Amino acid sequence: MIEAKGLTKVYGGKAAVGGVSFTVQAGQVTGFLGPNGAGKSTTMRMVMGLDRPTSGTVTVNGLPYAEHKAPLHEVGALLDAKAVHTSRSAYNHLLAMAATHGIPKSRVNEVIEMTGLEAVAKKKAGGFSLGMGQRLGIAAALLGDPQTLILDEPVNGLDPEGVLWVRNLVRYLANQGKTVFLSSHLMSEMAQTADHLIVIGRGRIIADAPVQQIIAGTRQARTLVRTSSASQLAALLAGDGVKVDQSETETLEVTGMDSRQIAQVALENRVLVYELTPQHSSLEDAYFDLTKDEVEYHSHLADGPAGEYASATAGK
Ligand SMILES: Nc1ncnc2c1ncn2[C@@H]1O[C@H](COP(=O)(O)OP(=O)(O)OP(=O)(O)O)[C@@H](O)[C@H]1O
Repeated sequence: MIEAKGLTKVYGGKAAVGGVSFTVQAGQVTGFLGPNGAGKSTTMRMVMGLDRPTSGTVTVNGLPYAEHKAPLHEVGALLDAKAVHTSRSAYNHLLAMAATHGIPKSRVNEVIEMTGLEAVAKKKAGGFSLGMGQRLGIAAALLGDPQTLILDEPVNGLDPEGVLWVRNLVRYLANQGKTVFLSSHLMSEMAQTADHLIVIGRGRIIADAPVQQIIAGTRQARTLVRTSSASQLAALLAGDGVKVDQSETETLEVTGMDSRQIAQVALENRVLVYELTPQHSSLEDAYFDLTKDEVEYHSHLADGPAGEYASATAGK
């Protein structure tokens, strides 16, 4: 479990992380989502004791990172895949790490197998592709069989098979009761991988809830209605809290009323409806809604959600 209380990091008078409090629970995958510069990496670095908080506290499994006697067994992290690039072979890199932490050689072979690095384990890690580097970084994070795993953008640079592998791995670890905290700018990926989301914007937590709740809660449910009497039905439905848009001659988009209520009004007024389709908002929609005021680097090239998305994820 990771617990942050009032965690703050100020750089040059500006709060990169501004007093965030959250708990990352064991036994589930928690996604950490936010636009560029939102404070994800800074938060993760503070969890790992690599950045000292300006104020506030953060503990992993009950203690600050630095106070753990065997930290590799408590928490493993992939913070910067490039940091593991080395002139040593992947195998020797992991072996050296294991030796300095009292971890048996057999565990090195285990993590190499878990991360699919068998074929390249004896090659120099410095020559690895980004994807292979990510796998090696994850292997290093898993070395101490830690209770808590922190992965900063773990699918960055991975091919689709690699993305699926990360998804299955974190699911497997969470099912074993481990705490898994991973950041990603890929909202669609998070929707499929995470159980719970913490969304951060400009150093502040803007959502902390199960994925499904975030998707359901941010946008009001919309229903697509096809009817032979669109104008008549629109007039009947419109009212307090109900918005009706007529996109085509026989098509309405209704917000603020669910399908059953719409069907009821149509029935009572003998209006023929031949399609009623609830429109589910995606995590991406939810993310645009949540972060639209929190994006630090706005693009002025495009308006609307697509433009915000482009600026929110630029440079990833
Ligand atoms: N060492 C540093 N010195 C000064 N400012 C920093 C430093 N590290 C981060 N920042 C600033 O803190 C803010 C948060 O950065 P951080 O890297 O934590 O965000 P992030 O959410 O991980 O973004 P990204 O996805 O772009 O990596 C940014 O405004 C960044 O410029």
